[in-house]
Amino acid sequence: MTQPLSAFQHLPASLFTAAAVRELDQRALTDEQIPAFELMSRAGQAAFGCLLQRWPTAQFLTVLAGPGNNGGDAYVVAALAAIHGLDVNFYTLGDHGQLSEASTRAREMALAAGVEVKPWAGVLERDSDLLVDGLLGTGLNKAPAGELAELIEQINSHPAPVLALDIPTGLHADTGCALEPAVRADLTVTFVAMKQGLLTADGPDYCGDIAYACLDIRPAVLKSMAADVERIGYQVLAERHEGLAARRGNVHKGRYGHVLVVGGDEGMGGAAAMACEAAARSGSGLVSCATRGSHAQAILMRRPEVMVKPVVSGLELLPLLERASVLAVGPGLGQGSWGELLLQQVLQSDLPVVLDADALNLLASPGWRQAFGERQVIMTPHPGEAARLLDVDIRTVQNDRFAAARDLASRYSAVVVLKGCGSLIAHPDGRVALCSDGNAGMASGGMGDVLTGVLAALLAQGMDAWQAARWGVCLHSAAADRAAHENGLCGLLATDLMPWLRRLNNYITH
Ligand SMILES: NC(=O)C1=CN([C@@H]2O[C@H](COP(=O)(O)OP(=O)(O)OC[C@H]3O[C@@H](n4cnc5c(N)ncnc54)[C@H](O)[C@@H]3O)[C@@H](O)[C@H]2O)[C@@H](O)CC1
Ligand SMILES: [K+]
Repeated sequence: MTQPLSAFQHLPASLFTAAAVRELDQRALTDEQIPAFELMSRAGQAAFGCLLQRWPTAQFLTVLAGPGNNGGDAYVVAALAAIHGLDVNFYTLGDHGQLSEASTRAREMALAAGVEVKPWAGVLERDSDLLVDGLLGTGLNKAPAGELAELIEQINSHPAPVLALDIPTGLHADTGCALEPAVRADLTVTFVAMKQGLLTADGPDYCGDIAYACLDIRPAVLKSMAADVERIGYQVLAERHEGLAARRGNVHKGRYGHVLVVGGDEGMGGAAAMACEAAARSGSGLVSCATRGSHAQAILMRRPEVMVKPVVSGLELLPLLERASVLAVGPGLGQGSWGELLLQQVLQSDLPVVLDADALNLLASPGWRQAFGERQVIMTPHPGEAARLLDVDIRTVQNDRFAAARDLASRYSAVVVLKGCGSLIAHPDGRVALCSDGNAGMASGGMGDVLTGVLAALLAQGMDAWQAARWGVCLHSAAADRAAHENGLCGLLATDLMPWLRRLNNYITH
């Protein structure tokens, strides 16, 4: 299956931490006078509505309820299912003698509807059509263990699809990390506000499809809290951007900037070539490439529009730096002395720059770390590069991608694009955007080089680093989604994005 363009575009743009969602719940309670049980009932109704829509023929439901309010939602779903004439197996896990007042009322509602409430006895029947996960929600505070872990394993190996209430059990709402074992859902119906962890790291894999239910809380209440993270996607491209130089009639190529790509050590010429082509296809007026002489010919054959200059030293880079308006440094740069000399020269310039790949690896070495201050800089690490830049292991980065991206942006005083599922764009002032587009086909060589070229071209056309990173990540993801939509995820090549970069940058979407 290919992922359609903008799979998550219908979701709200504001993403929140679990603590912020709790605060919103509280405001709904106090400002809107919506009692907790009323909210819980609305949550259960919304989830049951999605259930009927997605699985209209399901007859045998197994509903699993934990001891918190997520379990309360499960009681409501079970009650509605029973009233609707479905067969419901209802199992509880944990201590249901200490339920909240709202969950107690939900339990009474289920009992009144004829649901037989039983503690889970260790075996999940195989004949269910659908499993409903109301075990844990945003209250998750440690990795599931013991019988909860056992139950999750059984859910995941069960043939029936899974509907998760609010968030799959075991998925951390703030980080998107699956604290294994975690429930792998087919559909997650999330309540009140979007949790930031649903859309990055493990989030999309564990949530499956996501439906959002605001529970009729007034928009004013939802807007009364600043979002922790802004979700962005393909629609960003529809904002004809004030930062992007208008394409008027009476213009010349100099108006749209001059990107100089620096990279392509021996054996890695393709990386520089792809960054160049992406920059040209994303609208840079001129593109030059400082690279090894051995593949100058090949780059010219592929894209004669690129001005290719073989360089062997940093000094040879100087005249090129004088002519360029933006630098894209790192694709195929290598970490040898050639790459080091070029990067040293680049770091002395004050031109806007995109730093990627080996430029980041070199920058992570002792003695190279620096903060960029006022210079317009975009760093585009994948988690491995981010880990080196932060001097931690990859797991630490992936365990909290939001923290890693913010930390990098503040340490290096640069806009940071932390790549990976749900790419994050962090500003040194603490703002973070999450791109919810893109697909797993992008996990292939050269995608990062293309992104570097895209970002450099946008800087060259007048955007600042933050604007270029937001727009560029969305353009790149949208191009990859479009390319994957045609022929599938597997085998998607970085160069497949090129025609789509051009089309989508011109907002031609079909
Ligand atoms: N507060 C509200 O007004 C609303 C809350 N709603 C639901 O309430 C949920 C949040 O409820 P809660 O804060 O009660 O949290 P949970 O229902 O997620 O559960 C918290 C309970 O589980 C325990 N727990 C956490 N991690 C555990 C682990 N790994 N193993 C075993 N036990 C663990 C905690 O100690 C606590 O007792 C939301 O996710 C949502 O489903 C919805 O009903 C909508 C309205
Ligand atoms: K859940």
